[in-house]
Parts: sequence; structure tokens; C-alpha cells
Amino acid sequence: MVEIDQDFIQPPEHRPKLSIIEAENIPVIDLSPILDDSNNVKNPLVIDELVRKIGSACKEWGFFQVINHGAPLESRQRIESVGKKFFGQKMEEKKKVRRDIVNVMGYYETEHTKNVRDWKEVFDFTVKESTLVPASIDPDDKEVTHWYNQWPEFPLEMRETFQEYAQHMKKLALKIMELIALSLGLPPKRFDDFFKDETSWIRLNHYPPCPNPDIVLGCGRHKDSGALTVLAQDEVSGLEVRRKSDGEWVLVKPLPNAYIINAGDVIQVWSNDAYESVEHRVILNAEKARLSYPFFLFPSHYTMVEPLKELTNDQNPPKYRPYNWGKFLATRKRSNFMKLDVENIQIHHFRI
Ligand SMILES: O=C(O)CCC(=O)C(=O)O
Ligand SMILES: [Fe+2]
Repeated sequence: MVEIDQDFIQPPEHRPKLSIIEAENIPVIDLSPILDDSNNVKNPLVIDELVRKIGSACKEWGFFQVINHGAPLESRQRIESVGKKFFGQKMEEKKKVRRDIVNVMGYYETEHTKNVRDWKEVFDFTVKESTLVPASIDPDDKEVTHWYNQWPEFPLEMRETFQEYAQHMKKLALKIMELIALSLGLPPKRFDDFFKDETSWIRLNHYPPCPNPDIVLGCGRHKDSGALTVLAQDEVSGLEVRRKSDGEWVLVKPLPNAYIINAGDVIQVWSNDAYESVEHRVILNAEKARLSYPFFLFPSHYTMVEPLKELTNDQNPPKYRPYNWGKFLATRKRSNFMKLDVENIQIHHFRI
């Protein structure tokens, strides 16, 4: 057995199970009824059925896959191939765009989730080339700053390829937000204003083969903190979702050209717990590397995240106090650079 660094070793209760359960009935939703091609007459009954499916997937699973989503396959193939070229380089090249406390976007190889090191390397970039965020985590400090992307010299086409892909993901994410709004009985564009100065970003996760996939994870259990995640995975499986019905970890089987969608903590708060953000993690493979690339739809930094007025009343009072998205995000980013003894900031800290 190869000796691996202690930092990677998961406590026994969080290690992968020996018998993997493949998720049989994680919903697969066909988005063709809302594709923008002119031949497609938008039939209200078909749209109602789609909205109903999205609502029940959000309630029962918190995760679903979409097919016929309109995002071009070529753009996905390009980001995947350029991403593989980037990670295939020597460490000294990748470290030229390594993230630090000032430049929080770029390459990183020592991600930790819940204080255990993940077996992966990542490359992060924001959808907007400069993203407005709070300058500090101090709640009284109103100063703002920008996050800028760090693009490597090689692969030369990385910037253009990644930015183009980001635009497709943004479009798809906002379409799904419309369906989610409808499923909650809200006007379809109800969420749009929250994303005017979005802080959305994309991460490329590269999980090398691991000699000890029984005690190490590619990404430890966590929930996504934003509104919505649109995740692409290559043909190697690894994503496990905690099934709401029984708490079991189940593997999400890769479907070619499908996207995996999950509601994040912000939707949980907006919907006052109608739609819960679900825990997930990544298991590893001893032979094969895996690439995944989630798009995280995040609101503008000045958004006060709180249960929507339309979804609360005397019988269903707000379950969360409002919190400032930018300060939440800045606090999360800061904790990436120091090992904390306390838990990272979480929405349950705002629970009433
Ligand atoms: O690699 C995956 O499938 C999931 C990664 C993930 O959950 C994340 O980056 O937040
Ligand atoms: Fe995640």
C-alpha cells in the first residue's frame, strides 16, 4: 500500500461504503419544452407538467439531471479538453496562477472540506471578469473590492473557451430558476434581480486516481452555498448524493451530455425550507482520473438573503434571519486560507 499523507484520511464514519448504491430514480428532466427554437410551440400544459416535475424533484431529491437543455455540446467538449490540458501540465506551470488570499480565483491543490484534505486540484474563475465583493468580512465595513480572474499563458485558448462556456451555463441556470420560481407559485422572473451583479463562478475539479479510495474522498461531504449548481461530470462516476428518503449515499450515474442540478442553501432560505440543499461528496477511483465542472449561480454581493415574503405567513413564519450574501461569501473564502477550529459559516447560523 502506498503511504499517503494523514491530512487526506477521512474519519471512519465518513469513508465511502464498500457497496456502492447507484441512484436508480434520481429524476431526469427533459427541458425541450422550453428550448428557444421557433418550431417549438410552447404548450402551457406541457410547461405545467415540466414545472410540476421540477418542483417534486426539488422537494424529494434536491438533485436532478436535465437533458435537451439547449447548452451546446461543443462548448462542453472544449472546456473539458482544455481543462485536461491545463491540469496535465507541470506543477510549476499551474502554480503560476495559484490562488492566494488576494487573488482568490485560479489554481489550487490543497482544498480542504470540513478540515480534511480533498484528493483533487481545482481551477476557479468568475463569470464576470471582475466581480464586485465586500473588501472585508467586517459587517460594518461597506467598502467593496473586485475579484479578478487569473488566466494562464497555456493553454492559450483557456480564457476564451471558459468564458464562452460560462455564458451558456448562466443562461441555463437562469432558465431553471424560472421553472423553480413557477414551481413555488412565483412569477417566472422573480429571482432575476438578485443576479444583476452576480458573483457566480465556475470550478474545474480534477480528481487524479487515488491509491486509497476506501479512506480518502475527492471532495468531502458538503452542501453548495449558492442558489443553484449546474454540474457537468465526465464519463467517470464519483458524485454521491445523500438520499433524502433514507439518508443513504447514492452514486449519480453519468448520463452523456446531461447536467446535474442541485438547489443550494440560498434557495433553501428563499423558499423557507420548502426546497432543501442536499449534502453530496465525491468518491475516488484507483485507476481513473475524473473531471467535473460545476457552475455556481451566486447572487449580487449586496443581496440580503431571507425567506421570500410571498412564501411566508403567520402559519409559516420565516425560519431564517436575513444575511448579507457578500459577507457570507467573503467569510467562506477567507476560511479557505486558514485552518479553523470552528465550523465554517453556514445558513443554520441564521436559523431563527
Ligand atoms: O465533482 C463533483 O461531482 C462534485 C463537486 C462538488 O460538489 C463541488 O465542487 O461543489
Ligand atoms: Fe458541491
